[in-house]
Amino acid sequence: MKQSEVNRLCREADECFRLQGWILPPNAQFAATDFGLGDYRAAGLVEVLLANEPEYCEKIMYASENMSTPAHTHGKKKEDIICRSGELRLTVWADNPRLTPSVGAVEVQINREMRRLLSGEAFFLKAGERITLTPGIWHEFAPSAAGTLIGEVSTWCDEATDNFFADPRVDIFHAIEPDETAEYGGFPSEASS
Ligand SMILES: O=C[C@@H](O)[C@@H](O)[C@H](O)CO
Repeated sequence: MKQSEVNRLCREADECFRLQGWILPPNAQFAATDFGLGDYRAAGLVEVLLANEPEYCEKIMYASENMSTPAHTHGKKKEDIICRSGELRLTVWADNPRLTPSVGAVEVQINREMRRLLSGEAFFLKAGERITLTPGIWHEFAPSAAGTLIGEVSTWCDEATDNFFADPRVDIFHAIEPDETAEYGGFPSEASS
């Protein structure tokens, strides 16, 4: 990902936070990634880590319409993914979608009610809605509307060892190509509290 793309995407995120009335703490640290796949409009994310303690973590994230966070799971992290504004398209799978066909169903809580979702079938969260993902549930998401902010409330987040992506090419810590002055940065190797 080029530094110019990091700067552009983080400025876009900052504008969305402003328009949606999401007030950030002083010195908020923006982190952008294209997941190392080279096309941030297809797969990309801006993350602002708000807290990361042994017991809990909170983030607010931005992606533009149809910009996806590719299919992945966590070994330890339990997380709520929350549509804070706009609309979010999600897909969940019981197993790695790259290795197994999308069969069967996944039991998840949506808005604190247990639901049975078909593996591989997209569904939508509207503003204010959330899904609770337990370790081992594979998931992918992307905004399906402009102005979408994505919240995350979870247990401790360790980006370096607890993200398992279906696509083995994914690298959220890819080096940023310095093509202009850095206004923002990439993903921290380990989210620190
Ligand atoms: O589901 C998405 C989350 O786990 C993110 O916090 C993670 O950083 C994706 O790379």
